[in-house]
Amino acid sequence: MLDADFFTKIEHVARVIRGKDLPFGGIQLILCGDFLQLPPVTKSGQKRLFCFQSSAWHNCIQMTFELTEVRRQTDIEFINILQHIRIGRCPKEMCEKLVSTNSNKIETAGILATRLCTHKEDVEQINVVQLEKLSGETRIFNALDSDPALVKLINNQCSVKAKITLKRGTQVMLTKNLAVQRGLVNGARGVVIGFNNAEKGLPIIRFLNGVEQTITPERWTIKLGGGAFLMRRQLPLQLAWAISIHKSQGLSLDCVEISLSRVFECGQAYVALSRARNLEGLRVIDFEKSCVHADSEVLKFYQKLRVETKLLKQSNLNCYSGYDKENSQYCY
Ligand SMILES: Nc1ncnc2c1ncn2[C@@H]1O[C@H](COP(=O)(O)OP(=O)(O)OP(=O)(O)O)[C@@H](O)[C@H]1O
Repeated sequence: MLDADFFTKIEHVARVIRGKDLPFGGIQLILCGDFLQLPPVTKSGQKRLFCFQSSAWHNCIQMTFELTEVRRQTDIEFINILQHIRIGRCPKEMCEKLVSTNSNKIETAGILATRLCTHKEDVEQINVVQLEKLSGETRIFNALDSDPALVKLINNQCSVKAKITLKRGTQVMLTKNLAVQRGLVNGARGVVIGFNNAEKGLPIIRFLNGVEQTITPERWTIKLGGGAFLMRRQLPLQLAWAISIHKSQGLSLDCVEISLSRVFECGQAYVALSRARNLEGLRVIDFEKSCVHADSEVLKFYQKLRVETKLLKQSNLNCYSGYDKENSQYCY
C-alpha cells in the first residue's frame, strides 16, 4: 500500500513534470484501495503513515466514496463475518464459526488447499519440502530476461520467479489472467498432471474447475524511469502449496488453508480470510480472536468519511426538498 512519504514524493514529481503548481500538477487522479487491508510496508524503526495522513492527500483528494457491495463472496453469513473482522471485531458466534472450519475437507481431484502463511520463510520451506517429496522427473524452467544483470530488480517487480521447478503432482497457481471465460485467471489453482511432447516439455495443468491446459511462457514488462523497459518471459505459474498473506493480496482463492497464530499486522487476518470465496472452501487451522486487529487511525478515517457522506446525503435530501440547510439557500 502507498504510504504518506511515497504519495508526497510522486505528487511533487507530478508538479515538477507538469510545470504547474496545482495538486498533482493538474493530473486527474482516481485512487482505489482499502486501508483496512495490509498497511504500507516500512523499514524497521520508521514511523508508518498512511497516504491519507499526508498533507499532499488533503491538497489533492477532493472526493472519497466508499464501495459497499461485496462481489467475491455471496454467502451472507460469511460476508457478515468478514465485515466484522475487517473492522477488528469478532463476536463469539463468529469466532466459533471460523474455528469450526478447522475440520473442513476442501481438497478435490488432487488439488490441495493453498496454505496462507504470515511469514515468507514458512512459505519457502513448505513449498521446497513438498516439492522434494514428489518422485518423478524434475523439469526446470528458466526465465528469459531482457537484462540478466538486473535479475534482482526484475524479481522484485515480477510475479514469477526466474527459475520454476516442476514435477508431476506439483501444486500450482496461475499468476496471470489467461482466459477469463474459462476460469484461467490470476490465482486459479491447479496441479501439474504431466508435460507435453514439445521440445521444452511444457507443463499440462488440471485446474480446479476441471479445465486442462498446457501452459506456455508469457511476457511481463516492467516500466523503468526515462521510458526504459525490462522484460521477462516465463511460465505464468508459482508453487501453491503455500503463499504469504502479503502475496495473496488481490487474489480470490477457491480452496485455502490459513494459519493465523503468528499474525503481526493489522488487517492481516482480514486479508487472509477474505481471499476465500466461501466458508466451504476455507480451513482456518488455529483461529483465535486475538489475531483480529484493525488500525485505529484507519478506523477513524472511515468513521469521519461516513459522517461526511451522511452530511452530504442529508444536504442533498434537503436540496431535493427545496432547502439546502448547510448553505441556507433554496435549490431548484
Ligand atoms: N461487478 C462485478 N460483477 C461480478 N463479479 C465481480 C464484479 N466486480 C468484482 N467481481 C468479482 O469479485 C472478486 C473480487 O473483485 P476485485 O478483485 O476487483 O475486488 P477487490 O476490491 O480488489 O478485492 P480485494 O481488495 O479484497 O482483493 C473477483 O472475483 C471479481 O471477478
